Amino acid sequence: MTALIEIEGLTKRFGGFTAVDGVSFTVARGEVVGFLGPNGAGKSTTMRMLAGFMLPSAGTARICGEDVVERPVAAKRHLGFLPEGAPTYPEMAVEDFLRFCARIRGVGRAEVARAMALTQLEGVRLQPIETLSKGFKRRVGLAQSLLHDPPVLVLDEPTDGLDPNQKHEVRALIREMAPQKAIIISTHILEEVGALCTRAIIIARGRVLADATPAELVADGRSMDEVFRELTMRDAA
Ligand SMILES: Nc1ncnc2c1ncn2[C@@H]1O[C@H](COP(=O)(O)OP(=O)(O)OP(=O)(O)O)[C@@H](O)[C@H]1O
Repeated sequence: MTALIEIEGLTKRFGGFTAVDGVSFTVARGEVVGFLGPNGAGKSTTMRMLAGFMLPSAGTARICGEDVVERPVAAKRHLGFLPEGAPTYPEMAVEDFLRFCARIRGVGRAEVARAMALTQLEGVRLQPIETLSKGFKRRVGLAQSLLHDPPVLVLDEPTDGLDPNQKHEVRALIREMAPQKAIIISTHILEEVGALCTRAIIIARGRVLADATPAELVADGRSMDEVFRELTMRDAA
């Protein structure tokens, strides 16, 4: 199986503080990797480096074989990234914003319509982003990440702020896309891992503490919640 995401020794230091400390893993097509960890564990920082939004202090990351630092444009062509928070340009209407992103991506109106349909945004397409609820804003970000139908998706808390129905829809969408793509999602919702992910990576203090299938993590009869607490609290002690 060829890995579409390859991370080796990825490290980020902010002054004397090491936020991400030698993280290594690969993700193949068909995998949905849940990236878990307590607040401040280094999930967003890892994802931002992988997406080429932040330079690593050490280590490498490749998307479809393209190094994100040495060949950023080529790497980004294969990547859809949903950052934390709401999309930029809050005063733009949903469809205008997506058309603007589509032009940058070199794709057309058909792709905008497809992304809006996938994320069920047609009903709010003329509404300024700043007037949308948190869940809808999240879906605009998700639509933006899907415009060019990339083989790699890096989604930072894709279901954050969504109501239970919307969470269900977004999980179904991720599941549907999964066979064709390599996907990483960060989440604080541990049930999401069992429901959606083929693998879970647990990190704390910037280090990988576990990398296994959800079934392997709970093989001894403990719940995902117990496994998470045991690993991350032992690390904090
Ligand atoms: N630009 C920055 N400058 C200094 N410190 C930073 C910067 N960005 C992140 N950090 C620190 O790095 C650590 C990891 O942050 P990060 O946002 O990656 O964690 P996270 O696992 O995504 O947390 P959360 O679950 O709260 O989103 C935190 O201690 C954070 O304060």
